[in-house]
Parts: sequence; C-alpha cells; structure tokens
Amino acid sequence: MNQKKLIAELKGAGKEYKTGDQTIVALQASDFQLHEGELTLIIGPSGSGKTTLLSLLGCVIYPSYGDLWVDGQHINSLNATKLARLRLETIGFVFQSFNLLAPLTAEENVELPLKLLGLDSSERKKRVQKALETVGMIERRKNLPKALSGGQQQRIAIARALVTNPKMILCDEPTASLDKDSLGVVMKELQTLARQGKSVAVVTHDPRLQQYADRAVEVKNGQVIPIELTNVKG
Ligand SMILES: Nc1ncnc2c1ncn2[C@@H]1O[C@H](COP(=O)(O)OP(=O)(O)OP(=O)(O)O)[C@@H](O)[C@H]1O
Repeated sequence: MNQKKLIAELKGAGKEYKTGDQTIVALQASDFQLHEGELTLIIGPSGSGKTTLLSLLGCVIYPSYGDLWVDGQHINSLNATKLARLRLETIGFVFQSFNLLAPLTAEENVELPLKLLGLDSSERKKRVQKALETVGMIERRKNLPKALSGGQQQRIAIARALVTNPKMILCDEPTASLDKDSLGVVMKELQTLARQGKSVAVVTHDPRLQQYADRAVEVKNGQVIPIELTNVKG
C-alpha cells in the first residue's frame, strides 16, 4: 500500500479534564494519524472520547500529555493566536447541527470564513461560487437556511468548510440529523473531497458509514483502536 502524506499526528497524546478534585480522562495517551487523500472514520459509543480526539485534531484544545502535529507544526508549542490562524487556514469543520447562521443566505454563510481571512470581494465571490458548485448547491445560493432541507443545509456547511481550501475537513456526526438519502449524498460529497486530496475525518455512531471510508478507528473508553473495514468500496 502506498504511503499517503500525513497531515495530522498524535504521539502518545491525550486529554484529561480536572473538575474540582476529580480528573476525567477523556482520551488516553494515543497514537493516531490522519493522511491526505483519505476519509477516516472515528467510530465509538457515546462518551468514549471521539469528539475529544476530533477537537485535538482540529486544534481546538491542547493535549494534556504527548505530542500533536498538524500540517507539520508542533501544536503543543503554538500560542492561541497562532493556533487560531492554523485552524482558519488548514481546517474546515462540519457539525451535526450544520451551524449555519439563520439570517444569512447560503452564499453569505459560505463566504464568512473568507471574510475572516481578509480576502477581497471579487476573490470571495469566485471561491464561494466554486465551493457551491462542488456540492451541487449553486442554484440555492440565495436561500436562507430555513428554506433548505437538512441534507441541503449540510451541503452548504460542507461548502463553507471547503471554501478556504483546507487540507483537513473534520466532521462531527455530520449525518446524524439526516435521512438515508441525504446521508448518502453527504457521505459521497465527503468521499469525493478525499479523492481530490483532502484529509477527511468523520466522527460517527453509525457503522454503516464504513462503506465510504478508507480507514477507520474505534474509540472505546478513551482508547483509540484501529479497526478492519468490513465493506470497503473501491
Ligand atoms: N470540557 C470537559 N470537561 C469535563 N469533561 C469532559 C469535557 N469534555 C469531555 N469530557 C468528558 O470526556 C469524555 C469523552 O467525551 P467526548 O465528548 O470526547 O465523547 P464522545 O465519544 O464524543 O461522546 P458523544 O458521542 O456522546 O458525543 C466524557 O466522559 C465527557 O464527559
């Protein structure tokens, strides 16, 4: 099997939370890698540590122990400002509840990260158009989120995640609010992005999503365990 380029790596990295005199180990010291051009599934029961793993990969939290590298940078050593910049430039996020802003149209939602990056209006327009075309939603660009179905809202959220051309797209239960047909559309979108070279990580409870994955791990009691894919599609 050819070695794909690493985009993120945990080496003995994990997270614990201290509340009062209690310590909760959300993720035990773990080794884990994300590769470019792959869709990686992170499966596991509720409370097992999946979101914690995704938050580490997304540079939203620092590890309590071990080392974390994202896009060649040692995250432990970056301050909060540098971390925020890395997030904006390198990572796109997709959530279960879409997190679109209700008063903004589809295209205005997709444009937001580009405003944060400080791009000028003509460049923003070009990129928004391309992202909306990629997810097949260009004709709905003037719609408010409430006029769109769950599946369509999630495709807008995916457009917003990819409009900055990030190397990594991290998705937390992206299909949990969707019916079966929309689930297929959204997972195929994410699979296509991986085929185009992105590193896509998807947290899920749903073992059916294995058919879309190139690689999978299970998180159990804060431990990351590689698993064999049972139903891989070429
Ligand atoms: N900020 C926090 N403070 C204290 N404990 C936390 C915090 N975040 C997560 N935890 C705990 O860490 C453990 C792992 O949580 P995490 O959210 O990563 O699990 P999960 O697998 O994503 O669960 P779910 O599928 O229900 O979202 C849980 O016991 C949780 O209560």
